[in-house]
Amino acid sequence: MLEAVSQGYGSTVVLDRLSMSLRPGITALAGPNGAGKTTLLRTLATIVPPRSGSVTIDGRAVDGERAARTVRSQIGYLPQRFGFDPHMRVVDFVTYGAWLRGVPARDRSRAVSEALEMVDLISLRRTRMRKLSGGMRQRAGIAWAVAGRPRLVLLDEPTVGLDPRQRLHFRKIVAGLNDTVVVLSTHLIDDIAATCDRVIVLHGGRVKFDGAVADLAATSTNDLPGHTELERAYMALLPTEEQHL
Ligand SMILES: Nc1ncnc2c1ncn2[C@@H]1O[C@H](COP(=O)(O)OP(=O)(O)OP(=O)(O)O)[C@@H](O)[C@H]1O
Repeated sequence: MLEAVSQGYGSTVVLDRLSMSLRPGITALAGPNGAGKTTLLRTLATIVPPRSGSVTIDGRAVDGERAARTVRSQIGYLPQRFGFDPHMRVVDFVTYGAWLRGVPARDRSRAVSEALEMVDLISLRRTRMRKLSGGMRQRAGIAWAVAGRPRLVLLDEPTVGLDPRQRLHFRKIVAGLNDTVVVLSTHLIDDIAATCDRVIVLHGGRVKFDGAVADLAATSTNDLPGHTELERAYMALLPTEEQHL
């Protein structure tokens, strides 16, 4: 949960007194380039403390580094461009994620196998990361983020660079996480329509829309560009000069 959270860099305000409460299910975080999606995810991941306002994760106020360290065991954050040792085997990469979140040693191997099964990489568990295709790497990243089943999963533009088949596969994986609080940032309106229950549209540091995907689609009018109701409704939320996806 965020309450009146502000965030920025130098004199630039990126998030302006933002409040939101997240629930289990898949929430899309949409908005034009520079809207602050990554900044919001990094704030939720407790990587950067807010300039003002409060962040509560899993019922605990994140009011300092000590509290942040405790709640991080319940957060799986996959940055847009995540790093890995190319020589690492897939299983070791995912085990590393579980270890970072403090999954106890006795549970780690089961947690890693579960995560690899979820993303369909169990047969490639011994393969080196550098040998994986882009889509497979992205799936390994998701396994890294969900191993040990953290309560909050944050995925930053997870479908960028994936081909249509890989995107369909991704949607199937994410659908399996609907008992977890999942926030995924995306520019792709059809990914939102196919995967998410809820959509939060950010623009100018503020929340422009927060509600059910179907409710956003229902606000669409025919006088704006877009191929679907949802695209047109999304466009209507952005000032004219910023109507790009
Ligand atoms: N480390 C930083 N230092 C200074 N400014 C930054 C930094 N990171 C982001 N910004 C600025 O903050 C604003 C929000 O950036 P952010 O990456 O959160 O947006 P975004 O919605 O994720 O964008 P995109 O869709 O392009 O990934 C942008 O104007 C960006 O230039």
